[in-house]
Amino acid sequence: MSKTQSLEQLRGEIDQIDSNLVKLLNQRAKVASDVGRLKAGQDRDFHVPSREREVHERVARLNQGPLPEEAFRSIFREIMSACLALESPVKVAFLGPMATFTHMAAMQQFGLSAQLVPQKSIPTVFEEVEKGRALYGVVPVENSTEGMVSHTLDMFVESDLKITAEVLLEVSHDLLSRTGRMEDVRKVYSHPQALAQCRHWLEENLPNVPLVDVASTALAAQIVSEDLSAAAIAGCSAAEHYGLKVVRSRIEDQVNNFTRFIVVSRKLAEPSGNDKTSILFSVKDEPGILYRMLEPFARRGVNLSKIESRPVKTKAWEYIFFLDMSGHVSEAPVGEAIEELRSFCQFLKILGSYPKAR
Ligand SMILES: O=C(O)C(=O)C[C@]1(C(=O)O)C=C[C@@H](O)C=C1
Repeated sequence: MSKTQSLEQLRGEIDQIDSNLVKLLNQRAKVASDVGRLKAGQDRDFHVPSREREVHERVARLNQGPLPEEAFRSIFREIMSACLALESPVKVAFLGPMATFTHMAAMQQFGLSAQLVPQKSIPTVFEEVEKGRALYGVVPVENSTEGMVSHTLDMFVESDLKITAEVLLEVSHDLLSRTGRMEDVRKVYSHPQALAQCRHWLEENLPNVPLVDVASTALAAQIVSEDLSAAAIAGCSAAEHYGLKVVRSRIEDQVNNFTRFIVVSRKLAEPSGNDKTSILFSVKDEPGILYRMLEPFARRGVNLSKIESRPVKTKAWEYIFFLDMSGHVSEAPVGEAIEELRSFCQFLKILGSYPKAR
């Protein structure tokens, strides 16, 4: 930049670049529409995650800064989401209502041009995908401070849907209200987990204010949008959605609070080169079985990242296990270890192989 350039001149330069970007983006959109017509004629999937990955990787290689890779990732996620919407919008069911953390995870995964449809419960998210009314479903599966979401794990016992992606989201809570003033807060609404995660902050800053449990952080925001003397604990997107102001931001007691969401669909995802596989199984109740079920993985050097057990609902003291491991089921060590485990299981189901979250 030379010293003589004025603000007007620099803005003029930005305008010129933006004009080119608009032209180029519309050129890209036209080509994507052609791709869409071609695919319709050949009965192919419109949404192709492996191609999107290729585009992101190529862009990252081309990028020489100063913009960071993450900035290009979000920009190209939106570009491809908008291009795909011209071909055929992707319909995604998620655990609602609008502005929940699951909604944020769905937006992060599919971009703002996807058709995101809120559902009342985890089973209805699964049902929408099973019946083909949505291509994907997004549900929470695990929180770094509260543990597993057992409703989601239990769904896989009956459902044949596959996990095709995982999304990690940092969960941060804000205190929101109509007026944005601390002194107006006479009552605080939120989901019990969010209230628990902000307990110390609430004791210190709003000691005698009643706390009210509701079904979701987004519902709390909705209630508060009609009550001047109440506040909600919710994510920042709820403020925007329900027209609320931030009284205080990031009021959670523990920083680094992450929630893991999964994306389910009717198809297995293709290998991406850095995948994870999840399985579900039950074994006979006999001595040494816990050792034997893990041994095929250890022998082949397959890295197990998680093991969870859940009681079998119909039989007291019997358990099913959920296992996460590194690698794709189509890779020999993973596939072979799973088949060896299958030989002494009562049942075993592959829940999916999917790219590890970034
Ligand atoms: O290459 C394709 O198959 C496209 O449909 C184009 C495009 C893109 O915008 O680059 C859009 C959606 C797909 O999920 C992948 C890529």
